[in-house]
Amino acid sequence: MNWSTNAWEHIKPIYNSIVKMPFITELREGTLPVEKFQFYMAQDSHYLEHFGRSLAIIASRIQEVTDMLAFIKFAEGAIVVENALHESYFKEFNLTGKGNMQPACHHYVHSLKSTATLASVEVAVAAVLPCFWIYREVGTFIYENQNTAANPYKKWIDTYAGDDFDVLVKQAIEIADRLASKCTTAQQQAMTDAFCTSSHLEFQFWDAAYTLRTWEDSL
Ligand SMILES: Cc1ncc(CN)c(N)n1
Repeated sequence: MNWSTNAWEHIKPIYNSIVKMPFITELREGTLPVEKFQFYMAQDSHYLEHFGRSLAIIASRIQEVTDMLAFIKFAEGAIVVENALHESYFKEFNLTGKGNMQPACHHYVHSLKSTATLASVEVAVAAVLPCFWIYREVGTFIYENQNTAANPYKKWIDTYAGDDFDVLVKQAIEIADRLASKCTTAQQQAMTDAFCTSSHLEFQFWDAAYTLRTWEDSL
């Protein structure tokens, strides 16, 4: 079994919980309250900037030049393509600014940036993989289980269920598997641990948007 198949088996319970989250169910049905989507979009704008930075750090550290180019392209995709989606939603939902970064986003981006900087490069690649893979799976799950044609969140769904995103996801998985194939069992386990941590943080990110969780809530 290759590394990614095994890693996905590890996070299956997290993924199964994600697709049952109220945020995802209501996104699929088009009934998600706008204020929850606005919170998500604003936090995700912060997230994408730092996700892009993490990808650029990995690009500078990865050995193969072709992989470096792939990570540069991933970083550009996060900032240019995904953020454009956000900007169109910002206009549509009259969002004026992103506001402060809130706890779930803060936790996730700092986890990604410290892993990208301080962990081995294969662990760093594993840490960013859920950001690709879980989004493709969730996007595809929603796309295939839609019950309305007039969903205000259609652009989001189409982006992550689309062919362009799928190409990037396949490329990221292929790189992770190739790096893993040259690793010891202990190094592969460290990759799986990083993959699981980021998967948990994906869950937390959606949960925080649904509950509108801010720093002030814990005062
Ligand atoms: C939190 C999060 N994770 C992943 C993605 C998809 N790159 C995203 N837009 N936001």
